[in-house]
Amino acid sequence: MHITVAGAGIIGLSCAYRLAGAGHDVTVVAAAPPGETTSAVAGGVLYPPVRLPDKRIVRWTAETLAVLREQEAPGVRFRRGHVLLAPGEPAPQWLPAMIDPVRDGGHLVFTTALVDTPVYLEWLLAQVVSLGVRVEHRTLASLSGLGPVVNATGSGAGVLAGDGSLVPIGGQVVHLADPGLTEFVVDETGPGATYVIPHGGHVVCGGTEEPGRAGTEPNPVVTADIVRRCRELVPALAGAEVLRSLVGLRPFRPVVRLERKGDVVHCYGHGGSGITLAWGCAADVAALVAS
Ligand SMILES: Cc1cc2nc3c(=O)[nH]c(=O)nc-3n(C[C@H](O)[C@H](O)[C@H](O)COP(=O)(O)OP(=O)(O)OC[C@H]3O[C@@H](n4cnc5c(N)ncnc54)[C@H](O)[C@@H]3O)c2cc1C
Repeated sequence: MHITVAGAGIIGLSCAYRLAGAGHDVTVVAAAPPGETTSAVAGGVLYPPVRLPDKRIVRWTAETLAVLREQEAPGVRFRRGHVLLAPGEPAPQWLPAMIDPVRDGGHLVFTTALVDTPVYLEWLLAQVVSLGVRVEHRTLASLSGLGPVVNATGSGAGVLAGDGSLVPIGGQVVHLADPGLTEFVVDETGPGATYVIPHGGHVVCGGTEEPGRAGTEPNPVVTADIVRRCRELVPALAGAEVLRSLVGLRPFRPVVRLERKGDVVHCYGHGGSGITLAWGCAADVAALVAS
């Protein structure tokens, strides 16, 4: 069957890979190439929100971890790290899906994948192309007239699917030179998380949550605040050079939309967890296309 996959972020590319692997003739159509998507801005630590909006998330997360372990792809490293929880916060339902998880008072300690997303997306694009997938760069005004299509357009899906429940939530990160950190740290005790995700050459530091943000121009005041918070959290970053600041728009929805409506399989609304959920969702998309 010929299928169009709309979107070339982590969700579109993982769906294209699964569909091409299942023998379909796939064309990816995307306004922005993988390196210019929200997916390329992500911190890239693999775990879902501490409070789960949706039970499917545990299965999707476990599937993504299993796929990444098997792929041994460039840009993916498995590292131990800490998540600091607010006092009284119960252990999240997904904790057993992590590798060697321990709850130590207010800390969760576990091993998971850290994905340097620009590197991984470039590798994944090459894999997809080697499976015969064609990639076209253009903006779709509508999903109709394309035949079978997977809607993996992230923040663009609100307009294409007429879905007012999809809200972009802006997030800024700052890349610092990596002084040789071996662990990730995420402080979830406040209203917005502060995180330090080392990828070898650089550390992704964050973050912010800005509902309704449209532009992706970094704010220097926010950059300074992120650097301050992250140096407080991880003092080894004190002298680390600030390399760049980036902003992405998380495609937030109360729950992920993964369903088939006629010719369209919708797969969007992954919010701040698209890297974590991608391979689990791609498996469900492939099953829906086959059904
Ligand atoms: C600061 C920040 C930190 C994050 N950290 C993490 C993390 O640590 N772990 C994690 O799991 N997740 C994280 N995320 C969330 C993650 O980045 C997103 O959930 C994920 O990138 C969504 O992927 P996507 O493929 O749906 O969307 P995108 O990556 O935005 O890709 C959408 C694609 O659709 C295309 N498109 C849109 N509209 C159209 C149209 N009309 N026509 C054609 N093409 C179109 C775009 O051009 C693009 O190719 C973070 C996000 C941000 C912003």
